[in-house]
Formats: sequence, structure tokens, C-alpha cells
Amino acid sequence: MADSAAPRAFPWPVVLFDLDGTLVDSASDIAEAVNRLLAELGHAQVDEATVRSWIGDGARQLITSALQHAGETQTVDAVMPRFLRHYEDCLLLDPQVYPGVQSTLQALQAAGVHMAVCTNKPAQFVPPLLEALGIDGYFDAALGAGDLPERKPHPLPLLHLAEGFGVDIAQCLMVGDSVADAGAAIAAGAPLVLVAYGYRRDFDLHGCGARAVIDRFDQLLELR
Ligand SMILES: O=C(O)COP(=O)(O)O
Ligand SMILES: [Mg+2]
Repeated sequence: MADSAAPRAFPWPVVLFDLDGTLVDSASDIAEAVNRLLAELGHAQVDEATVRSWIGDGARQLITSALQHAGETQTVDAVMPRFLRHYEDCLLLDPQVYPGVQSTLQALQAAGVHMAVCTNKPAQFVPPLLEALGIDGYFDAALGAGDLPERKPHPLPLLHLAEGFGVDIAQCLMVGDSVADAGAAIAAGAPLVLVAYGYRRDFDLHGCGARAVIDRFDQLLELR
């Protein structure tokens, strides 16, 4: 999409984006990391669809789900360092930006909208992933799990970003795919848009206060 497609009057000066399941499809890489850990622990592999349903609430919850699923008795703390090594090794295997992301971010930037990433992905993996995908230049800030004492669905990361931009949280549109994104936006008082193509299917996308549920990322540009 060319700059001419930039929205003339995008309603919000700031947009806060979730990462996994919203901007980037990283499920196959995360599934590979989980399966490398499960193999080391002597457990059967799990399919990508199952891992997708575990993504969105951070690495601790992901591994809690995986260990429970496998019947593994070791604690999350015991296996987390090994998992994080696998996560790092798999981070850039095959991540994909969703269709329309690049052009939409470009149009929003051209329209003067400020943007940030607000993810529950471990913070150390966020900058290399954004850089590898060539979308790092669109964001003024990126917060991941571990950067602050709380993560989504707590409102703190959103409020912290709004403060950094010097705007009221009501001026910051949150765009995400999961119940953690919805919870954080509602708790913070941020307007919310959900993408319907994301990972979490265990909540009512249409019943949680989002002002829109979009099937394609570029539909963001049509919001009024
Ligand atoms: O690591 C996760 O749980 C995914 O993070 P995100 O959906 O908040 O980007
Ligand atoms: Mg997500």
C-alpha cells in the first residue's frame, strides 16, 4: 500500500500493538522451542495448534501448560533456563508478519500516529525479532515481559507506555488477539481492537468490550 492510503483522520494519536498473534505469526517457532524442551524431558511432541492455544500469557504460563499437558513433575523454574535457550535458538527460524502489517504500519506512521509494542513475550527476544522482520523502525517503544513488575492483563504496561508518550490512556488504541490484551486494555481504560486471526480461541472476542474485531490487519485503517 502506498502512502496515499494513509488514513486522513485516524482517531487515535497512539497505537499499542500486541506482538505474537497480532503483528507476527511466531507459533511455529515457539512450538519448535516447546518441542525441543519436551524431547529433552522425554515427552511426546505436541502439535502447533495445541501450542498456539498456550501463547499469549507469557513464557511461564506457556511452559506451565506444556508441563501439565505432558504430566511432567519438574517445576517451571527448574526448566525455564533450558526453555529460554531453545526459545532463543528458534526465535528466527520462520517468523512471519501477518498480511497487511508492513503497509498498515507504514500508513499509520505516515499519518503521524505513534506506535509501540506491548507484549508478554520475554523482553530480550522482542528487539531481535522486530529487526529481523524489518518492522522495528515503526515503533517508538517496545515493552516485553520482565521489563516491568507486571504484564498483561495487568494495566501497568499500557499505562507506562501512555505516560511515555505523554498522552492519556484513552488516546491509546490497544490492538491485540488474546484475553490478556482485552483484560489489560479494559483495566487501563484504553480503547480496544481485537484481531480475529490470532491465537486464543478460549474467549468471546465479540463480548469483551472491543470497539471492533477485525479479520485483516489493514482494516485498522478503516476505523473511525
Ligand atoms: O509470549 C507470549 O505469551 C505472547 O506474547 P504476546 O501475545 O503478548 O505478544
Ligand atoms: Mg498475542
